[in-house]
Amino acid sequence: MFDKLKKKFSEIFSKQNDNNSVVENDVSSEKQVNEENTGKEGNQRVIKRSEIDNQIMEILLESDVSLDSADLITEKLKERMGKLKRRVDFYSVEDELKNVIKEIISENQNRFDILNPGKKPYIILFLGINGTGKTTTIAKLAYYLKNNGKKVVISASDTFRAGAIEQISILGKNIGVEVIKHDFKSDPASVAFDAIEHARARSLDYVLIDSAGRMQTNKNLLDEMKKIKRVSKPDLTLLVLDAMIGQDVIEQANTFAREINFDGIILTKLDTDSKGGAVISVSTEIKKPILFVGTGQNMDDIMPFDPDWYINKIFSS
Ligand SMILES: Nc1nc2c(ncn2[C@@H]2O[C@H](COP(=O)(O)OP(=O)(O)OP(=O)(O)O)[C@@H](O)[C@H]2O)c(=O)[nH]1
Repeated sequence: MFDKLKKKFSEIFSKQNDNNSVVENDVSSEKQVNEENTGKEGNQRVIKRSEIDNQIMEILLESDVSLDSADLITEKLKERMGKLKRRVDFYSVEDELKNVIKEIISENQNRFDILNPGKKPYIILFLGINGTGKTTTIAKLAYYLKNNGKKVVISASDTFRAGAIEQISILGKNIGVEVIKHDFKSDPASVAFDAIEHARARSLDYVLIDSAGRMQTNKNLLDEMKKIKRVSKPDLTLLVLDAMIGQDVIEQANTFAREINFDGIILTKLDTDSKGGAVISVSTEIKKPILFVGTGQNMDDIMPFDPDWYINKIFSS
């Protein structure tokens, strides 16, 4: 997970830290510290700050961080570094970079606790184009809620794709969560309505509503989603995005946002995301909280998104 980003950051920081190099603002070229009579022992290498900035920018762009996000990171880093001494070690640059990335990925996170939403049944609608892992994610989240002592029902409202009802039914059976379903091609909003009634009658805690999401440009399906939303009046609408598609998640999310409002994001398949930048691009460009991340194909491969966890994954020290 995020191996490439981690490796590249480590190439800048670990190596230089081992070499005992220092970073200096406003030097025009590399030179020896002892030439400047700093009193330090040995031949420390002095490296220009701008050189490091360029390397960081390059790494971010190669790692699927969008240009705007990469600009934001380097600008904020400049600001922070400007407040430090003129000459600092690499650990300081690494620390400031960690702080900057943490700050920007935390900016849209909120303190919402999905386990204590304050309403029953709490209705969550899931959106996302096919293949992002939406159906699997719904089952994973149902499993997560169930393991936390919550009573859950799933609405099989993807009635468009042949096999979707069966897929969610099998997953529901495997995790011991009931799935409310109608026939293939039936009205998805009416399935959601029934699932909500079912939850109310049994005093269940959550209704998780699947939806058909073939293409974000398919008008019929968008109208269908809007209808599910109108009828089910969800307390939370989550867009499921696949981290593997890198920066394209931004366009996908923006296209959805233009049609249908959503409150937060679940980013799936982080385990297959070697580049690692999707988290940063999503956080800075979509401006919605990332509530959960998917980290594998098993039912327990889901976790609430934690910025510190991400920072620890992309930096080796
Ligand atoms: N590696 C990995 N695979 C995942 C993750 N989440 C989902 N998948 C896989 O992604 C594939 C697609 O998942 P689905 O849940 O069928 O996707 P969907 O978005 O519901 O797609 P449709 O049902 O076709 O609309 C499946 O093989 C899942 O096992 C994840 O976090 N990591």
